[in-house]
Amino acid sequence: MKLLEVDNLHTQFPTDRGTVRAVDGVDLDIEPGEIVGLVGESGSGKSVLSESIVGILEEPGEIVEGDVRFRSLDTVRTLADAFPDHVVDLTDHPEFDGAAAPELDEEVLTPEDFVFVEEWVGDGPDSEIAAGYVDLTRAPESAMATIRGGDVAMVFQDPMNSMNPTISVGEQIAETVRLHQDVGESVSLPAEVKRKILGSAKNSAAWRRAIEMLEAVEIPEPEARAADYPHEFSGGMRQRAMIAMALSCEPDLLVADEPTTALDVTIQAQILEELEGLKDEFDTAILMITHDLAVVAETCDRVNVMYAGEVVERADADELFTNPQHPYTQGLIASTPRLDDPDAEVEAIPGNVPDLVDIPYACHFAPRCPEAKRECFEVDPDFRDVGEAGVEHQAACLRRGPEEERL
Ligand SMILES: Nc1ncnc2c1ncn2[C@@H]1O[C@H](COP(=O)(O)OP(=O)(O)OP(=O)(O)O)[C@@H](O)[C@H]1O
Ligand code: NI
Repeated sequence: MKLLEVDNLHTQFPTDRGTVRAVDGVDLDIEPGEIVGLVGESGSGKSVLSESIVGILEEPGEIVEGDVRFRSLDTVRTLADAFPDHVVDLTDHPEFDGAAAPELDEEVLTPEDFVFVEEWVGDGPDSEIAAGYVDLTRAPESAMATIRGGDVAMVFQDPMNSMNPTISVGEQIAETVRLHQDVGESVSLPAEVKRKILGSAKNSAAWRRAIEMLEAVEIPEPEARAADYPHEFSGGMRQRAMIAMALSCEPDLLVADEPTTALDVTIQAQILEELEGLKDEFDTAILMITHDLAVVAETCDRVNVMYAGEVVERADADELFTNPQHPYTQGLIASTPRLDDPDAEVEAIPGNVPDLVDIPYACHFAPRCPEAKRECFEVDPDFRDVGEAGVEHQAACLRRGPEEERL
């Protein structure tokens, strides 16, 4: 069962210049506990895709089509309790085919519905949801706020922007824990009351959890450092603290957008290693967004290559690097300096990522592609199997795939 299914997602920004199609029909899956890479040049739409998933799109960005199904049972149960009027019981609708909920009858599905139940356990008043999903594209901000920092957490390039400079690092982590988890203290009280009572009580369970988490990301002397403010941490330590905060609620999914880009190579490697360790410990799936192929090669189980608003290739990481198929992926790999062979020739992909307003040709990469033919500008490339038999590997290129289909 997938943890996250991004299905035909379209995100656009209406601007004076026209509509920016930053995410233009993306499909992407993540299984529980796996690290999935999203890689591509600057401006290809990686951040907009991740912001669409977690519901933090900047104005005037808008998801105009598609679904994002999040199958965290915990989230489904919590939100079904909190928003009983927005639940659709799909088990009442045998016509439901397991994927396309919006194709349901409008009498069944209102625009406000966003929790979908697919299976129950038990009968009558004792029944409980056994399977289902929350559609993150349909969930209101009040629900997204519950999900973010709880079952879905985020880490960004610059933690300074997402940490409060006036609150100690430990207190910020404790705060996250209190907001999203019952830590056994006055559990029945509303969050703001709880916070007042607990304040920065240094012996509270949330505070102890914060210290544990700082220890988990290998901050030395975590007990002392927890009282420090973000500016008292080095860049690498801040990023670790950010990861500690993100993982403090043991999320099912961590969205990490260029989590190590601002750091020097040694620290970068340490933090990536730590993320992998924490992933195993908490069984958290990670969407790893980066323009750095070395990061992907180092950490990811599977990879999606994104170009100009579209995913153009996906495969297991090993397969992608040993047998890249899409001319864009091949160009990307050829343009990356090799750590194991620094003298090897590096060749930049000619040209630039196009402006994502009204791209007038079918394959977005065609104008930069050494193999493009006239048809590439005219015919939308479909996803084709491009690996050996039995290997999961697809690319969207007319000039690839089974011989009889290849241009
Ligand atoms: N607020 C906005 N208004 C208009 N266009 C935007 C806005 N935010 C992003 N875009 C456009 O969306 C496209 C994708 O940007 P995005 O930041 O997702 O790229 P990226 O792949 O994350 O690049 P980088 O590697 O530099 O982070 C770009 O063309 C960008 O100009
Ligand atoms: Ni980005």
